[in-house]
This record gives sequence, C-alpha cells and structure tokens, in this order.
Amino acid sequence: MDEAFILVVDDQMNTIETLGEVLGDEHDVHFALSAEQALSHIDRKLPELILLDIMMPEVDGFKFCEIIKSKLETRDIPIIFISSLSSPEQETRGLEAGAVDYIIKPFNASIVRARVHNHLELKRTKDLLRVLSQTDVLTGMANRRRLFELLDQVQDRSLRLTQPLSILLIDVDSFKQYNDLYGHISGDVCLQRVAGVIQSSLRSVTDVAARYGGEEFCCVLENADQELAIQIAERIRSSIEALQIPHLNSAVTTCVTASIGVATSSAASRIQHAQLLMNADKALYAAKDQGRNQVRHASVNLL
Ligand SMILES: Nc1nc2c(ncn2[C@@H]2O[C@H](COP(=O)(O)OP(=O)(O)OP(=O)(O)O)[C@@H](O)[C@H]2O)c(=O)[nH]1
Repeated sequence: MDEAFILVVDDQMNTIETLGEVLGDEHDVHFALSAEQALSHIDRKLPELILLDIMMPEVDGFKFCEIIKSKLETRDIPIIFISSLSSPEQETRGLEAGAVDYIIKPFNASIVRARVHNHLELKRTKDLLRVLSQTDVLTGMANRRRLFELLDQVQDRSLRLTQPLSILLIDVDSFKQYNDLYGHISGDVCLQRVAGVIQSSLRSVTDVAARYGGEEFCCVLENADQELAIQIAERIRSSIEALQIPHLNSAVTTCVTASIGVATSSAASRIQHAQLLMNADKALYAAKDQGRNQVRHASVNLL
C-alpha cells in the first residue's frame, strides 16, 4: 500500500510516540496534542485517516469527531478512536458518532497496523468509486450526476456571494449524420476532441464542464453575467469550428460545429437550476432553429 498521511490526535505523548513507532515505517504520521492543533493540521492538508483519543482537554474526541463529520470537506475522512474507555456504551457512542472503528488501549501494535491498513484500503476504494460514479467514461468530464451536485453547490455559493451564474448547453450539429458517414468510433473520437476544446476554453478555477448527454455538453460558469457567458460561449463555438474536423454531411458547413444555448441567473434572482437548464435549452433550440453553429442567450423574448 502507498504511504498515507495519518493524523494522530492525542494529548498523551507516550501514545503519540508509540503510534509513531507502530505506523511510521509505512506511513507519513503527523501528530496533534489537541483538537485545535488537529484542525489547523487539517486546514493545511487533509489526512487520509485520523486516529483519535477521546479524553482530551477542552474539545474531547466525541466533539472533535462531530466537527469533522459535519463539514463537507472533512466528513469522509475515516476516524478510528483509540481510547482507554472500554465500556460497550463508550464504544457504541464512538461508532455512532461516525467513527469507522474503536481500538481500546492498551493496544496491540500489529492489530493497530492491520486495522489502519484495512480502513485505508476501504477509503481508497470508496474514493475511487466516487470518482468513477461522477465521471463520464468517454470524455473524462464530470457526468450528469456530478453536474447536478455541482450546480447545487455553485448555486448556493452564488446566492451567498450575490454573484450571477450562467450555464451553457452545447450541442454538436448534425451529429447523427456524422456517425452515419464516419462511423460510431470516429464519432466517439470527435466527441473527445470537442470535449477537450470545451475544457480548455473555460476559466480554470471557476468554471466546470460536464457531459450532459450523448452529443450535448453543459458548462457551469460561476460569477459570469450574460455578457461574459456569451463571450465564453462564443470562444467555445469558434474553437470547435477551428478544430476543422471534416463533416461532409453537415447541415451547416464542411466541418464539425456546435450550437450553444446560454442562460443566466442574475445576482439578484434565485432561479432553480431546473429552470436555468430549461432556459438554456430554449436558447439552444433557437440557435439550432436559426441555422446552427451559433450562440443564443435565453433573453426575455425566448422565454
Ligand atoms: N459516436 C457517438 N455517438 C453518440 C454518442 N451519444 C449520442 N450519439 C449520437 O448522437 C446523435 C444525436 O443525433 P440527434 O439528436 O438527431 O442530433 P443531430 O444529428 O446532432 O442534429 P442537430 O442537433 O439538430 O444538429 C445520435 O445519432 C446518437 O446516436 C456517443 O457517445 N458516441
């Protein structure tokens, strides 16, 4: 197993030293003598696993576990309690608080090593499954499921920060004819190239691209008003055309092109994301209707 970053939280130096000896050969083990120190460690770098004492001054292990489990960024870090509290009630309380395991002190070194190993393996498998369940296999982009999660998060943040939010729906033109003429495998390669161009046309930190469906992509543009969203959409449209992927059966021209529908939720209004997608979809259909290979915004006269 690859080395893991493990955080030991315990106010007793002797436990810390022993766990360092038990796990230090295989893993990158860091220590915190209090919950407060542990939180500042976690702020700097997320551990893969936390070994946690219960009886600590100020914030005890149960409370600390609650804090970790309440935050989106930290709630998936497995916690193993290591405590001299040996009653079934305490152990139950620890497991019910969200810990994956409970080891009673004094502990046996090889059992601690084995349990840590097993929980790290489980955590890595879970992480991998999560990534796979959120990723589109063909393009490596976020898939539709991930898109909806991201939209929820971005929408909450936009409302909190009173920022506008825009989305783009991008649909490759005459793609059925592309598949018919060049074959499905070439169609897949074409979608991969279009996906690559979409991703490289976005602002790196604030924008997300996802595969929405077959030959349709969706971009979520945080803090982008109508003008900026149209500008980004236009950049994507022209970059797809600039790929010059031959398409002799296109209804538009002799290469692959795309139509793009744009919708914006202004800083002042709270539009549900289903409505935002619907608006972008209407704009996309207007773009198709008016000849394809163009960008349309869901301005008032479309809605
Ligand atoms: N190669 C390939 N084709 C796909 C994939 N997903 C969907 N498609 C194809 O995409 C085509 C979409 O066709 P339509 O919805 O009729 O749209 P279109 O031909 O692009 O027409 P317009 O959108 O009106 O320009 C269908 O033929 C699907 O089979 C995929 O993953 N790979």
